[in-house]
Amino acid sequence: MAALKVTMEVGIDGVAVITIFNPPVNALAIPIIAGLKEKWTEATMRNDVKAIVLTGNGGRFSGGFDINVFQKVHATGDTSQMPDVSVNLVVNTMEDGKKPAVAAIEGLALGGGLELALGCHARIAAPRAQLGLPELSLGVMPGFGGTQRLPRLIGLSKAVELMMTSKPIMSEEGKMLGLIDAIVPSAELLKVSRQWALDIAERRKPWMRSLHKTDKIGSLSEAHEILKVAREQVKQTVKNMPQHLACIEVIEEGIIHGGYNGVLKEAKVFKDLLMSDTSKGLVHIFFSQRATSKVPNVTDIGLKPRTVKKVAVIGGGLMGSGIATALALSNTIVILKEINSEFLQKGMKAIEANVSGLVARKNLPQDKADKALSMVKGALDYSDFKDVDMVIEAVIENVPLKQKIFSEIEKVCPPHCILATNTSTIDLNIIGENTTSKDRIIGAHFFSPAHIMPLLEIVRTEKTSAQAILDLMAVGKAIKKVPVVVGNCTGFAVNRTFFPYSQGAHILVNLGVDVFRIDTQIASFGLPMGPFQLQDLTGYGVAVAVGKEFRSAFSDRTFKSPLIDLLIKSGRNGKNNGKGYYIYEKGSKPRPDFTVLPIIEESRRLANIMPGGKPISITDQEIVEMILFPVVNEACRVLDEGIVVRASDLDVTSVLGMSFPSYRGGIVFWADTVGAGHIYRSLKKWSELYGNFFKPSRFLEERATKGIPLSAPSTSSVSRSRM
Ligand SMILES: C[C@H](O)CC(=O)SCCNC(=O)CCNC(=O)[C@H](O)C(C)(C)COP(=O)(O)OP(=O)(O)OC[C@H]1O[C@@H](n2cnc3c(N)ncnc32)[C@H](O)[C@@H]1OP(=O)(O)O
Repeated sequence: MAALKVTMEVGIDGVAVITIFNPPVNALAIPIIAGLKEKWTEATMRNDVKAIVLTGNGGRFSGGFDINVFQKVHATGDTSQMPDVSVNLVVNTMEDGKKPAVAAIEGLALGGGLELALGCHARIAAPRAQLGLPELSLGVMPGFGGTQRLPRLIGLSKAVELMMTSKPIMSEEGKMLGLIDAIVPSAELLKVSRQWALDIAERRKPWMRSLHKTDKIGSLSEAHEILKVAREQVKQTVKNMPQHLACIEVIEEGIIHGGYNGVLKEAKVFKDLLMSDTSKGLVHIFFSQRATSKVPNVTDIGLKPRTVKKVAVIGGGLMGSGIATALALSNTIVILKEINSEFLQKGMKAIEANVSGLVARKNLPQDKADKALSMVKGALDYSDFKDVDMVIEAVIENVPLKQKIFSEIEKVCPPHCILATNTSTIDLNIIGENTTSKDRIIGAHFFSPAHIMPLLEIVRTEKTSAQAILDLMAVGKAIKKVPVVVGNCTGFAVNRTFFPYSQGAHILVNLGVDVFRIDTQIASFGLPMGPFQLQDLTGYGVAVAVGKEFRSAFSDRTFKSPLIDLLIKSGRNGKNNGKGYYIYEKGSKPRPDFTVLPIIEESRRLANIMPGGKPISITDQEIVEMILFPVVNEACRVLDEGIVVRASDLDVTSVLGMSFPSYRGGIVFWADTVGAGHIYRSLKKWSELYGNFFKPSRFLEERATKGIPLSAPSTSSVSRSRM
């Protein structure tokens, strides 16, 4: 806390340099805002100050308003904790103040940080500084005047794009757009900014107030057209979230009634958005994601991650080639091993296709793509394994095959080498049964497509060493994944929690509910697609293999739907062969294939679970609940068994691994908003009607009866922890 301060130094040149100190990102905490106001007022009044430079300590200008305050507002419901920054500080004190001010930006200026810079009269940046207004990703919108000043500086169209996507740009692009006045090397940043501020004071450079600018906005009719297109895009791409349309409306207010009125409306709408469930969910996910990097007895015992330079990936199929791509993109030397040259060639081609896909979508420059491909070498034996730092096995889910591979690699790899498996379900103790290196065995569970999906589920056994876990966490971060450390069990944290998802959907279908209605309801809840479309996408083979694992591990609560076998028998295999629940045609959205209905009828006949042989009658909300409450129930068991460090880890994994809507805060956070009591009572009722699959877990029952949130830490899970 001692480090949190705002300082002011006045040089003999008459420039006051005001510096924000709040490591690590100079977040604008309440005392920082108060400090800025105080120092600015002092600089304005002092006769020896001609101009002001605003900067951030430690190479970062500012990461924006302190998001911890949002959490306090969410917890208390009291929005008066939000200070009046946009009018009191940015308009009255800074922009309309008597002394010109220049922002000297290094590292990053995001959210409220960039908005302070927009309130200055010029902006000088170091190379490759990140500039952005990511507030929509927290369920709010820019609240220190950004909705008004950014369009006036860079034009409406680009400003809307930056706000709607929450994506930052580099200072070089900012310079081209007119957001940045000059780019200078870091070492010269303060010197140039001081001189620039003096030049404004002495009228050698324009004293520009961005809120008063109009030249970049264009005519009213052009502005209306741009905002109309933006609204249409939002309606098509953004589901169930209010902040995008609200932000466009606030921008429009400023276009029609002037920037100052826009600022006033922004302040009001900002507070409304801050109180929305969307903001609560997204802010929760922001902090939960950061919490995953703190793992007790791993990250807090003074260990340092070792360098992992060379990694061998065994298996060049969909997962192996994706993992190899992710590693190569981050400059790791990769050995891709296959059993014959045909498979190896396929794997290498898949890596090439992954990389060129990124280039085609403009996510990767060609020179980086070439560099990545040069990092990968194919192999048909273990001769290149003698100096690898890590092996990631990614072959099919076959226990004897995996066991054989692990006993082989234990012999050929150096003693420090980490032995990882990408299995999505199989218990690690079974895979490593025939080895003596149990401390080096770890799960590196990637999600498909592995070079794109952000989650890395790291699975530890009781024997895995803290060093191996830390090393894999560091590799995960280096390849831009979010690593979450979990305990060992069938399906681990993510697939285990979500196995009831497709099971619940199959029970509903066999109870007589329409497949397409189920998919529609789940998609309108906020998942990217429903369970049947997802099954089409992953292929029915996966459903069969995974179903077998879960049935043997959790026989008391699994349902074997006859439907998948019937579909396979009738020659369907989902999107793979173009025949599934949906019809897939290039260039158009999947369309329901009604010829699947007789097969579903046959499944219902065989399953014979409809009460009285008649389809059940059910509301749309009950469809969502009968699919998601069993998922919550399994999450409760995962919590009870201590498979995750904290409940919010399941929120992060559900969002990043299963695409559960982030604005609902993740599976456990969402369950707490629904209430453990309602979930428990519903499951109890359905278990009496439809069987054990719905039976509430001990943990859920206890929480519901005692009125304790599911996310509250549990004393019993500490004692049972597998972490
Ligand atoms: C009114 C205004 O318009 C409203 C706003 O300004 S809302 C805030 C807008 N700003 C943002 O959304 C930026 C959020 N932050 C980030 O994206 C990233 O943290 C970053 C790009 C700044 C830095 O990333 P990186 O270097 O990977 O560090 P990261 O681990 O994320 O953050 C470091 C620490 O700073 C904290 N932090 C980052 N930004 C913060 C913020 N704006 N407020 C409070 N804490 C913040 C993180 O919680 C983390 O804390 P921890 O070490 O205790 O877990």
